[in-house]
Amino acid sequence: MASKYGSKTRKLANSASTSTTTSSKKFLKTSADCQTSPASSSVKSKNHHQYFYSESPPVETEKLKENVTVTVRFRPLSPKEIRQGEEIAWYADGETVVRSEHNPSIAYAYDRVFGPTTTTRHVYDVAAQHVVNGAMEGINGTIFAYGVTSSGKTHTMHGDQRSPGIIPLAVKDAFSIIQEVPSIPLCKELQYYIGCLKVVNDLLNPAGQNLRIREDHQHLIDLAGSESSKAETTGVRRKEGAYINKSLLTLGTVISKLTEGRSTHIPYRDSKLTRLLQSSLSGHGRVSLICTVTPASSNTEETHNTLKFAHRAKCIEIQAAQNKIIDEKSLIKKYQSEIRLLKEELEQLKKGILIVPQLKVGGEDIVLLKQKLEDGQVKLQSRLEEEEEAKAALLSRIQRLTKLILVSTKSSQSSRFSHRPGPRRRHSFGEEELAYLPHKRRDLILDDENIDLYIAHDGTAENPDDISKEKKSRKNGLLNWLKIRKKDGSLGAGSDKSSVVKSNSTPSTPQADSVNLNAESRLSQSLLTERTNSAELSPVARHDRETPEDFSGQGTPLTSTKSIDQIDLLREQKKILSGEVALHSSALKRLSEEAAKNPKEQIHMEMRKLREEIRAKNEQIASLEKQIADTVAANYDKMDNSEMSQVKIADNRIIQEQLDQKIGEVETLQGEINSLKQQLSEALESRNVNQTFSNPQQHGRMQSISEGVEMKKENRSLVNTNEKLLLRAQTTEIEELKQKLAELTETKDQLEQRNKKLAEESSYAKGLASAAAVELKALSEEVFKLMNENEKLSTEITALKNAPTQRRSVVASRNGRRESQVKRQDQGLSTSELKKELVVSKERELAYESALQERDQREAELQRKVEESKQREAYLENELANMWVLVAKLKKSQGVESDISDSASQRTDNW
Ligand SMILES: Nc1ncnc2c1ncn2[C@@H]1O[C@H](COP(=O)(O)OP(=O)(O)OP(=O)(O)O)[C@@H](O)[C@H]1O
Repeated sequence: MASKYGSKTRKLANSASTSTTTSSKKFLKTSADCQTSPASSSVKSKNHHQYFYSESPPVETEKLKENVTVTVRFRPLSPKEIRQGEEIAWYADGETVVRSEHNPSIAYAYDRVFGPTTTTRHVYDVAAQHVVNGAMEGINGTIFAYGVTSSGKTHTMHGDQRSPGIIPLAVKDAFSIIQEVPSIPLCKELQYYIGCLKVVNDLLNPAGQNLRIREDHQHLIDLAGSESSKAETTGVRRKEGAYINKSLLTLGTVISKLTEGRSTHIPYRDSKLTRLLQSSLSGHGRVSLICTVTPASSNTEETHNTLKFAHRAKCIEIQAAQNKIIDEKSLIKKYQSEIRLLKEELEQLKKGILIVPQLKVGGEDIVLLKQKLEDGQVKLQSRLEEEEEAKAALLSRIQRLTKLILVSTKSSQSSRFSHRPGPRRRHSFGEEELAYLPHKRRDLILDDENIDLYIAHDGTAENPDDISKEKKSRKNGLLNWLKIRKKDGSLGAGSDKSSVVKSNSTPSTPQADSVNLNAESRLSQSLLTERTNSAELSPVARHDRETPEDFSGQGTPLTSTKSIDQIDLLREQKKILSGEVALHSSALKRLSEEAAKNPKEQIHMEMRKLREEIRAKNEQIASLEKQIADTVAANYDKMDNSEMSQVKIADNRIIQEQLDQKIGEVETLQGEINSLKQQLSEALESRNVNQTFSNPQQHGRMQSISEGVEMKKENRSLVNTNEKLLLRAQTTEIEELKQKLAELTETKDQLEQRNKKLAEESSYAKGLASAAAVELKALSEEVFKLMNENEKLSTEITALKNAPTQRRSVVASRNGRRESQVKRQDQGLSTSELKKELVVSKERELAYESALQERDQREAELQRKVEESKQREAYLENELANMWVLVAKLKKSQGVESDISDSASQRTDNW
């Protein structure tokens, strides 16, 4: 069957020490031939067979390496092929070469070529036994058969009772080795899979259908058969063939890349087959490839492809290594000792002394020790520096943020503090705003604030009392500052009046601390409020209204500093908003995945809400961008050249960053779009999409996809991140749809098959029922005849039974006559005449008795026949009843009641 691949693998491990192969000798030299052309290899093989069977011992380094064992097995021409006049196109030329009949210059050499008369046992001995033996020594092994359909894969791997295949032979061998050496602790596992239509099934476990392939070094396996694309293959078979050929194409690519030796990327993941074979082809186990071929001329091309494939595979180098058993206990021990060692090392590092265990303190050892110590110190030092750098970076960022906020709010503060004599104070982050920072860093920042932020406006430091008072008010942090600002600038939303009052009257009250928001969200909320306020008034207008003192002086350094800070602040706000958009987008993606699985209205509502929020935030981002641009434009003429260049440099840096980020995103998106396109076209090809989408559930999904697409369009120009996430969600949807389609197709096929089977059973049952009816009729006729005969016989028997009475009466009358005769004798008849008469009558009597016995026997025989007929009749009736039960079942399952009742009535009529 075209759909079938055969496959087989085993995974065995033991705890023996590492060693390598025994069978590599004969392949070592062959691998040198790998890069030669087929024709040249043929010449070599023909003239120098020893080339392939070099007896010279391999050099030590080569001992570790071996090649995939590649053998070719010919099957004989089948009787049908002979009848069709097929000719031999390829033949085994000796033990290692396959040659073309039509073009003798084309030939390929392999480790071994088996002719059509070779037994599977022999194939096993040459091509498989070393893999099995290796497995018993702990070396992973894979044996796989490869060939076009009907080339003999199943015959080779499975075989039958008369000629068992490689699988039963391998299992038998493995178990006999285990029995012989029961003390060896072996972990054994045999896996046997079949790959069909991209689906991998476990042939040793009926429950293991449609297996998913997981990455695992202990690897899975598949076997493959290349499929012919001849015109007669249609429908599912053609598709199946296409899958197989795609897999084989990938396998071919993988193999040629492996043998090239230059490629860094091997495309194992391009097909299931290669993913399954990955660990075998690239791993450290033995691999034996048995290519099955047919000599028939009708398959010349396919056979040629198989031969080329096998020839390439011969060049793959593998490096077999033994596995070690690690049971749970030894694993725990191993980890425990590792942990102990690590702890010790840590202790030593803490002490600053690295003592190398088991090191005798000699001259050289002391140098080594010193060296290690120095290395350790350098490492520690560099780690410390890294830490310091990270701390400094964080600190400067926080300071900058603080500065930005402070400078940008000077206008409001100035109006608030203008009536107040004495030094002005900057606001800073409060404890709560810093709660999300690591403890130590928070301390550092606060200390820093103590030094930097409490500076009098005129440059003198504040007195300690003022500082302690101010510390209290600092607890309120940014949140209170914003509340105050709302009131002062009359810019806050009316809905927050209560907090405005609270904040204004008691800026450092505990109520403000008890606001149940986490510091981070408060921070962003504060900044957002600021952004909203900024959005309501242009920076220029705000500048006019809020900064009469500091910002009115055109061209003063403070003015330009404020402008730069203002822009930076806007950018920080934009960043925060972008982060939130990203968060929302990821939540949206999660929800859309959930909706795909479980399309609830609530989820859709949440999704809509999220989309709304994202849209709003994107609008805010756009407005911020506009503000930034406006601010920059409005302040350009206020700045001197150096300040302008500062701004430009900063702008350029940010633009460059954004550009880089966008390029990366665009590249990722491009890749995803390409893969999506491919998946979509595959899905459309393989299934009628309309049919599937008519399903309400799937329609819902498609709706969610289209909604997703809508949103993506809206946001694309603003945030590319959204697009990426939506594309991912869409990919997931499409994947799921494809899976669903595949399932539906499978179910449909199964149902069709079941229907067909039921129809066949139904017609068979009908046939059986009518045959039984005919037989029953014949039997009843026979029974009727027998009963008639029986009756006749009974009459005869009765008649016969009555006969002795007559005889006796006859005898009696004769006796009477005899008595009268005796009397007459007495009167003159002779004695001899009387004797004669007596003998004759005795003879007659005997004849009658024997006739009587015969009749008795015949009667008994007839009675036995009647019994038998009755039994047969009962049996047939029983059979008929079963038949009716079966017909009734079929009728129920198929709804062919009318047919069956018609035929039943016909039968009844016949009877
Ligand atoms: N070496 C052989 N000797 C005798 N008969 C063989 C040999 N190899 C294969 N055959 C016969 O050829 C036919 C096809 O073989 P088989 O079913 O093993 O092919 P296959 O490659 O497994 O095909 P498919 O891929 O369709 O499953 C079977 O009837 C099998 O008995």
